Amino acid sequence: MAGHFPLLRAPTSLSTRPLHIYSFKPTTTSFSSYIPRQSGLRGLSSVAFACSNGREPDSVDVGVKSVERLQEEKRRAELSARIASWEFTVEQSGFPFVVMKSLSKLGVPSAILEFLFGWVDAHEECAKIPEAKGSVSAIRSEAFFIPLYELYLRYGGIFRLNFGPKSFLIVSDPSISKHILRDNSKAYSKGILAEILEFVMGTGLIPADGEIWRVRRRAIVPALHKKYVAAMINLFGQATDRLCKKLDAAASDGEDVEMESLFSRLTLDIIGKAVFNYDFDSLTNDTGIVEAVYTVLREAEDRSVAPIPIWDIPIWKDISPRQRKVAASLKLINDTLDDLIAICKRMVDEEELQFHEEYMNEQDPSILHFLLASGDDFSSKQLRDDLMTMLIAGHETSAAVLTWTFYLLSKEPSVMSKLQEEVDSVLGDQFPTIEDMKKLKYTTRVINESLRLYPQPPVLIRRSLEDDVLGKYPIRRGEDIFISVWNLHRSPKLWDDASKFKPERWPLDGPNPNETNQNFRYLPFGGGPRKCVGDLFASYETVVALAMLVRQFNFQLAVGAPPVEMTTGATIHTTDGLNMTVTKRIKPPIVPVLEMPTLKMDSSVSLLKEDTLLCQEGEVSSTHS
Ligand code: HEM
Repeated sequence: MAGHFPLLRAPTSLSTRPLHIYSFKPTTTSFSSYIPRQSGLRGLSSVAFACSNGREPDSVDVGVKSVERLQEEKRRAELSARIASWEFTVEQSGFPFVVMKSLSKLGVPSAILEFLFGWVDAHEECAKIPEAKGSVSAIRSEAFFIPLYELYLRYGGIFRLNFGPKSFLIVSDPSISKHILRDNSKAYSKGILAEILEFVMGTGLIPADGEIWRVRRRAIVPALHKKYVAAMINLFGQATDRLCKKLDAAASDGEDVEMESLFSRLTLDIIGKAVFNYDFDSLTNDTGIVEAVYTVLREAEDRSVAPIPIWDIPIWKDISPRQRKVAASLKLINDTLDDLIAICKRMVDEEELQFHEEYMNEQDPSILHFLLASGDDFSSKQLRDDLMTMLIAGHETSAAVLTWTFYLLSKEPSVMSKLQEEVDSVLGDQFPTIEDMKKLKYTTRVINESLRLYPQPPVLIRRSLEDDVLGKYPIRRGEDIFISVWNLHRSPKLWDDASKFKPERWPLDGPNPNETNQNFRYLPFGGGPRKCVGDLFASYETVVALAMLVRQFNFQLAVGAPPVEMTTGATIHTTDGLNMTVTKRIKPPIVPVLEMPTLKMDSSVSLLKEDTLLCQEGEVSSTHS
C-alpha cells in the first residue's frame, strides 16, 4: 500500500468480474502506475514475466500470446541494450566522462569503468548526480519499475531521470535510503503522493505530513497493540475459512479460480472488521458499499495517471457521469463511516471499561473503538480520513502479497512441500492461534521472501523539503524522489541469487528480517518514523491465510491461462489475474503416537525449552516493539 502508493488497483468493475470463479476470462484489469502520465515516467518500457506450468498450451489465443511475449522479450532486450550503451545518458561535461563513454562503446565492462572512474568522481569537488533522460519512443504502459531496474544497473544507486521539464531522483542504495527514511526523515515529505490521495484520504496518516501526521501517528499506533493483533488472529482464521469453503466448492466442481480477486475480497473483509467493525462480506456479496470502495480506489489510480486534472474543474464534477459516480461512492462510504462512528460512540458511552494501554472491547476490538475510547480530541472528518486510509493501506497490500506468494509457490513445488509439512505439523486440523505464529517459522520465511521479490509498493515516494546531501551528491529543496524498493530487494550487489525465490536465505533460527537487521537493503514495511503501522498485523494475516489455504489445497497455475504478467497500481498486480487449479489435498494418514509414561516427562521438558526458544527468536518485528 500506499505507504502504499502508487495507490490503488482495484478490480476494474465488480459487476464485470464474477465473484470468485471463472475460467480464463480476461479480467479487464489494466493497471497503471501511479506515476503521473505527464511525468513521462510511466511505462518506460514493458516487461512480461511469463508463467509456465510446464504444460504446453494449445489454443490459438495462447499462441498469439506467446508471439506477443516473444516480441515483448525482444523489445525488452533492445531497451536493455540501449540503456547499457548509455543512450539515455544526459551528457556531462569533463574529460573523464567522455573517456568513460568512449571506452564503454568499445566494450569495456562497466565493472572496470566503475573502478576507474568512481575514483575520479570521488575526487571531484562537487560531484554531479548521473543523469538519464526518458525516451518517448520507449514509453509504454507497463510496470515502470522494471526499466528503473535496468537504469539502476547502468547508473548506480542514485541517478536523476529527466522527462521533459520534469526530473526525478531514483534511489536504490541502502545507505541513502536510510538517510532519507530514517536519519534525516524530517527533511522529506510525501510530495506527489499526498497531492493525488487528498480526495480520498484527506489528511489520513499516509498522505499527512508535519504536525498533523505526528499527532495522528501518536493516536493510531497504540491502537494496534499486541493484545489487539492477537485478537485479530481469530478474525483472519474465520475469514480464510470462508475462502476455503469457496475453494472447496470450486475444487469439487473442477472449476479454476482467479485468486487475485479472491485475495482482494478476503483482505477487504478482514480490514473492514479490524478497522471499524464492518462486515463487507465481499467474498459472498457484491453490495453497494463494496462497489463504492472499488470505485473510489479505481478513481484514485486513474487520477494518478491522468494528463490533466479535469476533476478540479468545478463544472466537470457536476456534469461528468463518472465524477458523479465517484462523488456518490464517496458519499456512501462517508455516510457508512459516520453511522459506524455513531454506533461505536454509543457503545463507548455505555461501557464501563476503563481505558488503558492494552484497552480492547472483546465484542468490538476494532481500531475505531480504541480511538473513540481513548477520548482523543479529533474531528469526525479526521477520524474518517484515518479509517479510510487504513482501509486502503491494509487491503491492497496484503492481497498483493498473497497473490505473488501463490504465484511463486506454483513455480517451486519443493518449497510448497516443505511449507505444507510445517503447516500440517504445527496446525493439525485446528484454527491457527497466536502461539502458532511463533511456530510457523518456515511459513513466515516464505512471506518474507515473497515480500523481497514483490515488495508492496515497489517504490516509496518522497519530496525534499530542504537542501540536503545524498551520498556524495548535494541536492536542492523540492526534488521528487523515488526510493526503488524493487531495486534494493533485487540488486545483485546486495543479494546472492537475487532473483531466486529462496525462503532458506532467511535462517529459521535467526531473527525475523526487517530494515534494521538488514541495514536498509530490505524494506518490506518501509523504515524510520513512517514505517508501516500494520506490519505485525499484516505478517500474521498473510501467514494465517497462507497456512490455512495450503493445508487444505494444492494450487497449480491453470492450464491455458494467460501468462502471469506484472503491472502496477498501488501495489504490483497481475495483468490478467492469477488463474489457478485448486485440488483438495489428500493428507497421509496420521500415525498414532505410543504413550510411554516414563519418556513423556522428558519430552515435555524439552518441548518447553524449545517453546521458550521459539518465543524469543521467532518474534515478528513490530512497530510497537
Ligand atoms: C503486507 C501488507 C502491508 C505492506 C507490505 C505494507 C507496507 C507499507 C509500507 C512500505 C509503508 C511505508 C510507506 C512509506 O514510507 O512511504 C506503509 C505505511 C503504512 N501502512 Fe502499511 N503495509 C501493509 C499492511 C498494512 C496494514 C494491514 C495497515 C493497517 C492496519 C497498514 C497501515 C499503514 C499506514 C497507516 C501507513 C502510513 C504510516 C505513516 O506514514 O506514518 N499497512 N505500509
